[in-house]
Amino acid sequence: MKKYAIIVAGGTGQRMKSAVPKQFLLLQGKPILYHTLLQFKKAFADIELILVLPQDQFPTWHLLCQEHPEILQQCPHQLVKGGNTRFHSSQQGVQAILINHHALVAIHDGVRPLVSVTCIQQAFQHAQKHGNAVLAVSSKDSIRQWDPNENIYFPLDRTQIKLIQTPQIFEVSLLKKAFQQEYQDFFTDDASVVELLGTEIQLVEGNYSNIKITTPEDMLIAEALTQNA
Ligand SMILES: Nc1ccn([C@@H]2O[C@H](COP(=O)(O)OP(=O)(O)OP(=O)(O)O)[C@@H](O)[C@H]2O)c(=O)n1
Ligand SMILES: C[C@](O)(CO)[C@H](O)COP(=O)(O)O
Repeated sequence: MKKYAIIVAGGTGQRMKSAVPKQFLLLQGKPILYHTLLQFKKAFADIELILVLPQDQFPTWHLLCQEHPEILQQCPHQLVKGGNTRFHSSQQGVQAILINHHALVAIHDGVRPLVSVTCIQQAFQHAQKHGNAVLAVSSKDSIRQWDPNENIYFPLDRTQIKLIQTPQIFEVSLLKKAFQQEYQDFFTDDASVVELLGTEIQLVEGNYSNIKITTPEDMLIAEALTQNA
């Protein structure tokens, strides 16, 4: 079946507080986005890649592609302008796919460069069989939830909690329908958008190394995890 990966990198990285947008920071000497795109190409040589970036970052990306020719050599991709929220960036990516049936689409955070090739392949297999696949891992920490009435944090059973990652993989026709819905504040990922249509979300095992580069220490962890890789 035809496969697409939409790599959403349309954010401004407020929590990273870096001078350079975090998706362009160098990991092992190459832009984070190169690592992310490459994992999908390694998983499936014939996958079509769509990269979503803020329009004002296009010139920087073009420069990086000149400085690192391996980006376009190994990961040719379509560039699409992002939106004000992650939902609107995913929506732009989905709209860039012109066919309407028989294709699986992975939506993945540009700033999760360490997703494993095996996880990507297994998630696509699961989505092909069961309609969708969303990566998730169990929490290694204890968890508490705020109760505003009692003004306390009460403990939750962590065996009933999953931490959600990307990629999140769906049939293209389902995604197109889902992203025609109006934006809701609770759309924190693509699964929450598709779920509002009444689709049951399928969780598959993610990997703990598949961190989202969000705050400065995540870069140190990512460098450590990719050393000698
Ligand atoms: N308008 C947006 C907002 C986010 N994203 C993407 O969604 C992914 C996960 O978001 P996050 O880590 O929150 O990135 P930022 O929004 O850039 O970071 P922050 O919330 O710290 O500003 C990132 O790859 C980010 O670029 C996007 O494509 N478009
Ligand atoms: C999509 C996501 O990475 C799944 O964990 C996450 O929800 C993105 O959240 P953020 O608020 O954009 O960091």
